[in-house]
Amino acid sequence: MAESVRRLLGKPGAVDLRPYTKLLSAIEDREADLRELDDSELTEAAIELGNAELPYERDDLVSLCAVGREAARRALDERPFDVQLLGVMSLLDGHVAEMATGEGKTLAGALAAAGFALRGRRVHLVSVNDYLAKRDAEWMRPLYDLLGVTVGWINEDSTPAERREAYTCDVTYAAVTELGFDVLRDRMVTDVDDRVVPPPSIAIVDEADSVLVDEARVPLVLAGAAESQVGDVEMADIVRHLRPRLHYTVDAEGRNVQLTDDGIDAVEKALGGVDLYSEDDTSILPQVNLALHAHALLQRDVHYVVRDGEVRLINESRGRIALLQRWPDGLQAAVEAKEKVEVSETGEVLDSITVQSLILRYPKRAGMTGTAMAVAEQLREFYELEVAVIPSNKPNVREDHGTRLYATREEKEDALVAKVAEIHETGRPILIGTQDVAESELLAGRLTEAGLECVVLNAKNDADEASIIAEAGTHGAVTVSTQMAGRGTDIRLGGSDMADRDRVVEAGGLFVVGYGRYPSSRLDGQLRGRAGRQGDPGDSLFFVSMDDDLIVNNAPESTGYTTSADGEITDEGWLAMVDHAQRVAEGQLLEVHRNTWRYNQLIDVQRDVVLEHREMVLTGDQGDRHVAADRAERHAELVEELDEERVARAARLITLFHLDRGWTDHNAFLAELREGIYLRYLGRRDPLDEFNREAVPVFKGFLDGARRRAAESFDELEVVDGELDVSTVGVKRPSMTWTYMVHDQPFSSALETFVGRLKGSPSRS
Ligand SMILES: Nc1ncnc2c1ncn2[C@@H]1O[C@H](COP(=O)(O)OP(=O)(O)OP(=O)(O)O)[C@@H](O)[C@H]1O
Repeated sequence: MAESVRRLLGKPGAVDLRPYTKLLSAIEDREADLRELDDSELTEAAIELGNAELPYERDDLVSLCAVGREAARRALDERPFDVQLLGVMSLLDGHVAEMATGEGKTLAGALAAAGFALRGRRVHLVSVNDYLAKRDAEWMRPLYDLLGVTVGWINEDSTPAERREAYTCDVTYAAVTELGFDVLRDRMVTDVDDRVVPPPSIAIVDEADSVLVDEARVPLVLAGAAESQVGDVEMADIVRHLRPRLHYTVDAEGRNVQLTDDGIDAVEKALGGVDLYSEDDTSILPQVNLALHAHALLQRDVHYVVRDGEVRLINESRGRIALLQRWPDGLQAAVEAKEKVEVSETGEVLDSITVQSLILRYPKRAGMTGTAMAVAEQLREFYELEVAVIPSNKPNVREDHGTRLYATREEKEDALVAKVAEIHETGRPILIGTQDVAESELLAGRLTEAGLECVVLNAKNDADEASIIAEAGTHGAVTVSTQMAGRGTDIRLGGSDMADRDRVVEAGGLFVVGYGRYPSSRLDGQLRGRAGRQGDPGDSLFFVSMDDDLIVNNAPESTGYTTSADGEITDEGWLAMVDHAQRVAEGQLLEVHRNTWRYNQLIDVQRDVVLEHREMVLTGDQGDRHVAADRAERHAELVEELDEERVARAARLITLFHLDRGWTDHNAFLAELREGIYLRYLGRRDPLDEFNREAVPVFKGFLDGARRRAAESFDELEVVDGELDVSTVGVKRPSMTWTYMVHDQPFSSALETFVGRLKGSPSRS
């Protein structure tokens, strides 16, 4: 079998591509005829495809791909490759299309979106950030126009009117955060016309593994003005003076911190002789723990950076600043106090939604990414999505070398610097991937000492990202980056204008070096994928040392190896141990995902009950009917005095208020319950069972309670100047709301956190 045919058949374990590949020649046969059509006839041909239901029958699918290909050729001057059409067909069938870097996912996604839209479905193209949402929508607009499909986009600063308009388009591009925040805000409206998001239909998720797996557990939060939480500056000062080991100990994995007896004494003394374990005041101990956690476990330039007087989290999976993200439960305030910056407002959580729940709202989902197979299991388990591995347009000729393992970090660094110097001699551009900001800076220092000029790209200088990446493929360039360079960055050989391309290709293309393997093989793959774009030459090589975090945390018993003179370990068994450590780390992340999902499922069930009820109140007369039944006399009096419409409106506002208020309180209760559940862990019971056991009965009375409180408020309602003023009975919407993402469980799985907290609580023996 010819290699090209074999490549088109697909990978075992993934979606069978044969039904799609069979259509490719029929699609090509249509090309000549379609070229004869003028633009309006082409648009007509596209619109005619809308005269049937989804899914596309074989002939219609051929027509769609052929018309789409011709439209792209005319509108964008890019004729979609066969492999891109395989991507389109997989997306239309609701799969995750795995397409390598630079293979043209943007175009494939747009053609699939148009395919859905022509059949009357509203499509949300879920982008990773605002920049890409706008860029991709505008880039693809001429294509959509020619296909008779409308397109819009949403950014963080879009007004409600702009959002509403963008959502009325057939295809809407928006970052996952914006979609989520709009859904959250819509849940709080008191007037149906204030809603902006239409009912969900189709989601096509870009960078699907990152959004659906890495960020799935990150809840988006809508908060409302309430009292602000004071970050404890005094507590931060006290823990700042504690000495590691003497006053507190941190476990080997850097996940838990524990005060020693000396530490307990020091803190109690510094606080003026309080008893941390006093039954009378139980608020001090949690504050000490938070401050200590912020002090000892969260490091500047690893977990966060301080910029413009603000603490900004670094997104673990992307290595860039995580806009809008915060730590939960006062930890954010504790870090702000530690860094002596202004403590931001915490407010009251009105509601939240995880990325996973958000995406699962869509009856049909699809996605595209460069690395999906490695998370195929999770995509199936959590989203019922299968992966379609789309072959690359041109064969990948990048050489991925075996990992080089060293005994110590110094030896690893020496070897890495020597290798970089050797490659640099040949003029090949080099990209070095590091794990965090601090590491990138340290390594850049070492390279400079060795006389190797380099440019650093990390969360601190992300504003220069585009220009740094644009030149990373220049002859002789050395670029040190965090995971930021791992995705969506197109490194062109020969620099941004590709002027020097031939010389760089001849030298061997981009050489990618990993300063340590990442906690997941996908992240390794993304870094590697920066080289070998569209059939370019390139190499990748990772360096690992036995004292890398990945090894220390996940293969702790690693001793007894032998090394060569420069500290290298070449034994196959030890090299296999590196892969094993990575698999352990991946397994832990999966556990975190599963745990968070299990907790959220119960909360989602309860939320759905509230939302269903809320919908009836908002759009119907449920609220009015209930108060009319519960307070018949007062209701009749008010209708007599005013009119039915005004009374019904007041009843609606009051009922919505009590439903929302109740849900906010219930949320707080659930958060506290989840926090406190670790105590039950002591009793060797399953924390999730315990959580359910307590959360379910409390919720039982939820709707009745809200109804009762609404009736009570209605009873006290007064007529002021001939109007019903609901504020007289305390009905107030939050004076302001804001949104953010919670950096949930920054260190470990839910279970580990419980145990961690347990261990982390100072205890006297
Ligand atoms: N059929 C085509 N013909 C010619 N050029 C194309 C075609 N499809 C895409 N391209 C070009 O390939 C480049 C990469 O496209 P795109 O950014 O969509 O890739 P990607 O798959 O999203 O890559 P990444 O994984 O880096 O995000 C773009 O410059 C685009 O214009």
